[in-house]
Amino acid sequence: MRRPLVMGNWKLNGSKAMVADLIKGLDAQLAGVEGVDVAIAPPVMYLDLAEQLLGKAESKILLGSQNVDVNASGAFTGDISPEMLKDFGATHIIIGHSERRDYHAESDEYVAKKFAFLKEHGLVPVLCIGESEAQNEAGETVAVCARQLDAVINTQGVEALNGAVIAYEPIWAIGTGKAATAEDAQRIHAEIRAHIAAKSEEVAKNVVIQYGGSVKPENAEAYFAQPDIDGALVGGAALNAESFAAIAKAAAAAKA
Ligand SMILES: O=C(CO)COP(=O)(O)O
Repeated sequence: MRRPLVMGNWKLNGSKAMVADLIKGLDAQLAGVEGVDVAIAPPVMYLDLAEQLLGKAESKILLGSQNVDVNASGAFTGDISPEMLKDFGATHIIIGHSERRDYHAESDEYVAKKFAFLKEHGLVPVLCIGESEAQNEAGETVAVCARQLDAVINTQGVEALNGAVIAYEPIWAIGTGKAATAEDAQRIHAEIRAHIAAKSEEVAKNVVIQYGGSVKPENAEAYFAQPDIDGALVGGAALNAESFAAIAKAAAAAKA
C-alpha cells in the first residue's frame, strides 16, 4: 500500500513568527492523526528555525524544501546543495515546480539532473510535472507529463523513481481556484502510472503520485477517494494550520 503524503509548499511566504505559529498550530491539529505523512516546505531561510521547532515539539511533521541546485560546493554564488538541506533535517525536496520551470527557465534535463543529485545524497525528490492551459486545450497533457518524466527515466532508469514522489500539478490549476476535477485528475494520474508501468509495474505500483493545484479542505476528499491520487502538494491552503491539517486528515481518512 502506498502511504499518502500531504505536503505544503509555502513558496515565497513566511516569517519567523509564521513558522512558529504554523508549526504549533499544525502539531495541535494533527495530534492523533495516523496513516498520512505530512511535510512542510518553508522558504530555505527558515529551515533552521523549523528544524529546531519540530525537534523541540517531537513533531511527526517532515521537513522539506522548495528547490536544490546541482553542485556540491564551490564557486556557485547563491546556490544550495543537498548536503546543506540535509544538515537542517530536510528530506523531501521539491524540484521542477512550474514556477521554477517558467521564471527560472529550468529545462526537463536540468530538473532531471537535480533529481539524480538528490537521490545520490539520499534525499526524496518531489518531482513536479504538469501541463499549461494551452497544452491542456491542445490535448497534450499526457504527452507533456510523459516527456517530463522521461527526462528522468531515460537517463537514470525507471528504478530511480523508487522512493521518489511525483506531483502532478496542472499549471492552470495552480493558485487559480480552478482545480482539476477529481475525475480528470484521476485519469491523468492513471496515465502517469501506466507510463511508468510500461517500464516497471513494480515501480509504478509503489510510486506516490500527488495532485497539486487549488487543493482545499472542500475538495480534498474527492481527490483522495481516487485510487491513483496518493496525496497532495498544497500551496495557498498550506499557509493556514486549520486548512492544511484538514487536507491531511482527509487523506488519512480516505486511504485508511
Ligand atoms: O503549486 C502548488 C503547490 O506546489 C499549488 O498551489 P495552490 O494550492 O496555491 O494552487
